[in-house]
Amino acid sequence: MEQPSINSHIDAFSARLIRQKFPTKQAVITEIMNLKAILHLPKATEHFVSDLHGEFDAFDYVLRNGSGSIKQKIHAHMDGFLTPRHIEDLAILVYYPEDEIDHQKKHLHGDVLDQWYLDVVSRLLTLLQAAASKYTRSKVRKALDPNFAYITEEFLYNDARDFNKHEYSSQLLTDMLSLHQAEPFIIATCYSIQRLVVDHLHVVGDVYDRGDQPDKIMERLIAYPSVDIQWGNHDILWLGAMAGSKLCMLTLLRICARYNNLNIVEDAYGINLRHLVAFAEQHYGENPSFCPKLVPGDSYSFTGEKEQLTRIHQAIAIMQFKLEGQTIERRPEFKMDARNLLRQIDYKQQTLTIDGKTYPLENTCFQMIDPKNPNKLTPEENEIINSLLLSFQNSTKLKRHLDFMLHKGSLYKCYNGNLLVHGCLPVTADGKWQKVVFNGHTYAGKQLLDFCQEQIEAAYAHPDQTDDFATDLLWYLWEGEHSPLFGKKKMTTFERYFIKDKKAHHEEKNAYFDLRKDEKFCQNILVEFDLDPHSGHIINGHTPIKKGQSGIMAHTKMLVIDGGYSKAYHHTTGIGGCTLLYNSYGLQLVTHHPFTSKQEIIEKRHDNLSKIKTVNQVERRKKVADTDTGKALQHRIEVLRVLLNEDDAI
Ligand SMILES: O=P(O)(O)OC[C@H]1O[C@](O)(COP(=O)(O)O)[C@@H](O)[C@@H]1O
Ligand SMILES: [Mn+2]
Repeated sequence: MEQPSINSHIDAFSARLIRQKFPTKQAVITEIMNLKAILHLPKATEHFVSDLHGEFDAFDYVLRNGSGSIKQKIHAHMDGFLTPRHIEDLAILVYYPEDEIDHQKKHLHGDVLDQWYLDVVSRLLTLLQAAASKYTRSKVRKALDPNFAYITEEFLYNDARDFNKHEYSSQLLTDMLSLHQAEPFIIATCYSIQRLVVDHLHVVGDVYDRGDQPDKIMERLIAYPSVDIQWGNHDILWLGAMAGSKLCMLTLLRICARYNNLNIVEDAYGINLRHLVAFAEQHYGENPSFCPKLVPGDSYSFTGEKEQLTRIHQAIAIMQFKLEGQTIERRPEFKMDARNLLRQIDYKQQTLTIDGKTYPLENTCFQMIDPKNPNKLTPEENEIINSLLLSFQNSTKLKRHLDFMLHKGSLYKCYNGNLLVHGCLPVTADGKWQKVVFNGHTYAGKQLLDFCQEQIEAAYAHPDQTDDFATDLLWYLWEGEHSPLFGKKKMTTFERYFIKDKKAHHEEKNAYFDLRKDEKFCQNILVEFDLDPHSGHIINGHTPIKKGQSGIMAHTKMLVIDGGYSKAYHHTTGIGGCTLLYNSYGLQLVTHHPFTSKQEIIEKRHDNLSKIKTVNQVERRKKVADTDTGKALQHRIEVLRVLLNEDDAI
């Protein structure tokens, strides 16, 4: 039978590259054997987190404990050999090795300390072996600290009880102590365990806003070996600012002022706010509606900061509302005329008419608004906004963070049969895809998301264009009625500042959020994204899960994992959020207790972990062959086979 040419599978360039990598027939055969064997390894663990909202310490803790995966591994391999107290101790050591060593050194000395080092080295090696057993040696090596890779491999792949190796292994351990290598070895091994227990991280949106350390989260993500991000509405604000949207920039600044977080902008990203501060001091005064929201544990850093923030908060909010009006007028296709609020105010009566209903306004601060032309910025406001945008776009650190966010991120992701999306798929009340018309074209369902994705990339590629359609669309994604990231009819920011009547604050959710409890509805979505409706799941963030509620919906088709990390929302959720694990046995939803502090965990000797609930258990343990990586490997094997056959034909 005639063999297909290699060119029917791959282009000539790729064929040349493969030939260079595997120049001999034996090399090709070895690679085929290697890849085929990998297909039979168990599926690696995926970890899903969402709505981190700047809470670095809580997020860092969830990464370190792998949402309970480390503890599960310890139980699986050491139950019966360690007492519950020693299991707890070992877990805390793996999470926070440096701090736990310091803690132990306060109590243990001399020979007792040396014995502790030896005990934990042996336990950690058992754990490392268990974590590494799912992977090839070459992958394990990449997860080891290069300083200790050789010696770790000696321990991992030799049996110390082997008569011939016994003295060899004990000499290694003796030297580890005498050469003061026990501590760095323990620390390195703990991080290798963390890295091997979870293979890939999905961040289902909203890294930014409300909490005060999003920059540290971004650094952590950049350093993480394997990660993807599905943008949340808050991330879009930051991407939007870098892409040139003044309105996105003002909105995120307003949120920073509201949560006493302007230090992120000033200190973490080096953006100068002096002109804005001076302007706010000059034109705005005290106003109870604009006092910053402090979360428990937060405090002001100088006397008068509260008053200063209250003024800045108003100055930004008013500029934001003016630019919203301008954008709405520039973009009739957004169909947001009803949100052009500054034009709907009766400035004499101090009332606002929305959807035919008139409300009295309180705590107003409209002194910089010209009632005849309310959306017009004053020259000074204009100047402030332009120079702020320049500083945003010129912040090297912010650019590095947002470039990473853009390149590792997307509006949605199909991964191993599941659909990951932060917010929703906008639908009509009867569950049909919501049709949205932009530039004369109608988009709905997956096409709407694909269109928005293209526009985000286009806007980011042209940061100098500040009021083109693509850049304006980034703001629409923040609060437009048919934005897949927002999923509500309107955002009532203005009403919450100035109208007392709570009914005016209501934000009606898209029908999606009720319909997603229905299995058939979820299956339709999976089909829309070319995923298997029977085995696939949809994973959402965005809507906090309250205590007593379940994030598992539609007979497990829908999994909602809003991290709920945000301290500002703990009083409503009562929990520290949910995360998800997907290992070779199936999916597990993890509910976390609110994170307190590293110190408390170490002092109280309790990791304060979280309830793990099995979502589904697969009938047959999943292998690499069942994953997207497996499919890619299978394709590589086919290509190599063709190469081999061509060689035979020569
Ligand atoms: O509680 P805050 O900070 O005022 O924010 C409320 C606003 O945030 C939103 O909930 C959007 O943010 P989330 O994506 O975090 O839910 C809006 O719907 C709402 O208007
Ligand atoms: Mn969100």
